[in-house]
Amino acid sequence: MTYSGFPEFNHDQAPRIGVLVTNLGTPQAPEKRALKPYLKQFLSDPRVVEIPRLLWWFILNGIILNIRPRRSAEAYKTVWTEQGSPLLLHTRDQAQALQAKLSGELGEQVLVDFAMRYGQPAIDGAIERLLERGVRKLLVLPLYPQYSGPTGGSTFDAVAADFTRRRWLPDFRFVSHYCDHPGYIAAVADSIRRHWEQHGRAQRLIFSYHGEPRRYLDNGDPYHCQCHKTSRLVAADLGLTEGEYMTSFQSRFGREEWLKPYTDETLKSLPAEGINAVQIVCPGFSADCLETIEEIGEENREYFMEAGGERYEYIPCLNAEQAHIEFLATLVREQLQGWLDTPVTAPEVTLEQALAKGATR
Ligand SMILES: C=CC1=C(C)c2cc3[nH]c(cc4nc(cc5[nH]c(cc1n2)c(C)c5CCC(=O)O)C(CCC(=O)O)=C4C)c(C)c3C=C
Ligand SMILES: [Fe+2]
Ligand SMILES: [Fe+2]
Repeated sequence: MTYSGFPEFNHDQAPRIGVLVTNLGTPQAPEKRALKPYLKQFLSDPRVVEIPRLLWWFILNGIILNIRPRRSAEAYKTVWTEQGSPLLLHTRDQAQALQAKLSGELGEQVLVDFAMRYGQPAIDGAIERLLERGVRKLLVLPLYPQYSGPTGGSTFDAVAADFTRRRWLPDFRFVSHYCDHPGYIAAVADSIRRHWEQHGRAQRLIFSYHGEPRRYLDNGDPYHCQCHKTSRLVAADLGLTEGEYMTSFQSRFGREEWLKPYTDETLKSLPAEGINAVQIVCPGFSADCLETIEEIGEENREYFMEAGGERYEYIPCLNAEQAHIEFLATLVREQLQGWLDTPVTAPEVTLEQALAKGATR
């Protein structure tokens, strides 16, 4: 086994702190041929689909990868922009804005890069770039406000797998969640308030989160509780009472029971209960993507209107808006405590000086 390293390492290089922002990932193009490898990588992850491997291999390769890529490609086509996938573009913009904000506050010592858990740019490449630029302390910040095994757990696995092949590991920190961070709650609540200022209020505010199999919750995954916590705190910030908001779960996949209530079924049933004006917000997504733009913005709107709904408004994700970046910078500064306190300077002794003093390489 040969571990990878940087033999030409320069002792004069200033040690830096790296912040690796990540999100889920996206195909290279909204085409069937790009969806197949993307979905294969994503759905082969045992953190995402917890089914005995051999059985799942047959279902995935025999059925799902023959049907889903075409269907998903059609959905991706409706959200794709000239520059590419919305999730990728927002994540890039978030990382760039975060770098600008942190450089303004802390100078050159903090380097921000971004990566996707599945597809490109990949996590191993981003870690390589950061280490090459002198990062000796690494903070990984997956942009999932709530922790779940399929998202945060899987991101940790990818980082850890990358580390197993490296010679020199950095100090390492990992943000598992920020579902109840006052800065995050305030940023989401403010975005809803701004929407209300422009459009007025509806009868009900719906918090819709990506779902996962109910079994994961039963086996101890905190995701469901963390989603409810975010809803509760945002609702409290907005002064909403219990009947004025609700939490539901979207993006069901497969036949198994997922977290309930399901967003689509909820929207289909609300008009019959006399609720025909709703606003939907998705604080489990830090950036707009297929699941928000197409599924919430389009598909679920149709369900609601066809069921007799009259007013349906989707409140966008925080994306790279200023309040979000300010919150992320606060979160990073908090996470870097102890690391930032130490003045980050170049080592006092250069390799040449050390060798002159009799050290061996
Ligand atoms: C099959 C199981 C899946 C689990 C469990 C799951 C959890 C989960 N996902 C997100 C965030 C996103 N998911 C996105 C797309 C997406 N998710 C699944 C499946 C599961 N997700 C699939 C198959 C897809 C691909 C699209 C499709 O074919 O329907 C995205 C959007 C990506 C984009 O490019 O826009 C996000 C974001 C969370 C937070 C989560 C937590 C439990
Ligand atoms: Fe998903
Ligand atoms: Fe719960």
